[in-house]
Amino acid sequence: MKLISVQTATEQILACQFPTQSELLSLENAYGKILAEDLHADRDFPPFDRVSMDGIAIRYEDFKNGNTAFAIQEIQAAGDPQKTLTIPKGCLEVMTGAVLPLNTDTVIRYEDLEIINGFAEIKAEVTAAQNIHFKGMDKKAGERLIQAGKKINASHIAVAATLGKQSLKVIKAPKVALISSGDELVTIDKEPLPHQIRMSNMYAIAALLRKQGIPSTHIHIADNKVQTAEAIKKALSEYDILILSGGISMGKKDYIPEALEKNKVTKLFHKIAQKPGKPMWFGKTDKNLVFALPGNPVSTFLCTVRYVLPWFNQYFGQPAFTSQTAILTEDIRFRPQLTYFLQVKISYNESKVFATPVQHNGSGDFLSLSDADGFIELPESDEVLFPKGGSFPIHLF
Ligand SMILES: Nc1nc2c(c(=O)[nH]1)N[C@H]1C(S)=C(S)[C@@H](COP(=O)(O)OP(=O)(O)OC[C@H]3O[C@@H](n4cnc5c(N)ncnc54)[C@H](O)[C@@H]3O)O[C@H]1N2
Ligand code: MOO
Ligand SMILES: [Mg+2]
Repeated sequence: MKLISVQTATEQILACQFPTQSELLSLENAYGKILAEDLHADRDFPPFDRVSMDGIAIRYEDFKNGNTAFAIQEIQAAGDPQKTLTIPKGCLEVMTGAVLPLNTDTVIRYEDLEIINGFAEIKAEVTAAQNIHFKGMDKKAGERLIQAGKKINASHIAVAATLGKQSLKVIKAPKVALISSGDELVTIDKEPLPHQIRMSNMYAIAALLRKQGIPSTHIHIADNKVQTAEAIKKALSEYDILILSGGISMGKKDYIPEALEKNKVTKLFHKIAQKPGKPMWFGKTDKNLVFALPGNPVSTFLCTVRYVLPWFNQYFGQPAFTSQTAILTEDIRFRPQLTYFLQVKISYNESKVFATPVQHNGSGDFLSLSDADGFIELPESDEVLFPKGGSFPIHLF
């Protein structure tokens, strides 16, 4: 059977559009999500002429006319309603964050004056209108402050807070089921028997998804044909996206592809010209997408990074891939006609990114993955040698 290329597999996955939904989340929970509404200024920013230094506020005209000692009328503190300067050649002591008093137009810092017997004596040069953050100077009421589609970071949270938004409309993640299969797998709270291992793939996928703010639920299926078909039927009805790991190759108990097709999941492809992860299966129904990833832990991991996360990026309105590349630090020889996902460690030198291959024992050796920062993508070609110094796309974990 002809394997499809990494490029074609990517195109087929990204062509599967999914209607986006939104939800309201409290401000605290909106961090890291994608904003689904524009945020507008509810008032001018700043909302009043704001004193920006602790000191005194005067009428500049008085200073220009030669007055250097200003009688202190009272204090205008931050949080006080606006006061009015009434005494001639007088001033108010003003604090950072206070409203500029009426009849004043210039603020002089305490460092530039001396207070003697109720008079502020000015000791420095003064420029008209200094040390005032004028009303509406940053943004006018009604102006758009943040556009829908932004990934909400800490500074966006601060803006939302100042607008009085206690909740934000964000793009809602689809419901995701992570489905493991295999009678050799035990839960991580168990002591495995000699022929068993603890399940780890779902933890890896869940963590990769969590980085994008996507929650997921774990379901385990035993290696049983009937139970596999039933569990998949249930998952298809309860979840939008199914991410399966294992049971898709040629083993006598690899029941997943058959169970998917029995449940009317249309296969878009099975097997990609890549290493690792060759047996990957992908399909859809009217309302589901199904990523069935090869069970070998490195394959599951790299296929999640290379195919599943880009689909979610696109769903959230973000670029599917970054355009990052890295420079190989060693010659790599590789059998042609397959794209090779090579685990690497990253280093930086003079603003260049270098990728050094991480030694490993194939796609069952996921312990070596913890030494890697990502993988580079050596394209399918007739070449056997990828020489040191070549630049390749990199996918960081
Ligand atoms: N005759 C052939 N055999 C295999 C081929 C092939 O082309 N012809 N492909 C190999 C490749 S490549 C891969 S990758 C695997 C894919 O196998 P499956 O998707 O069927 O996965 P399983 O058989 O269920 O498991 C494979 C391996 O991974 C371990 N595993 C599975 N799930 C988990 C989990 N949740 N946590 C930790 N480890 C897991 C499982 O124990 C197996 O060791 O097939 C090759 N064989
Ligand atoms: O795809 Mo398999 O991952 O080469 O072991
Ligand atoms: Mg198998």
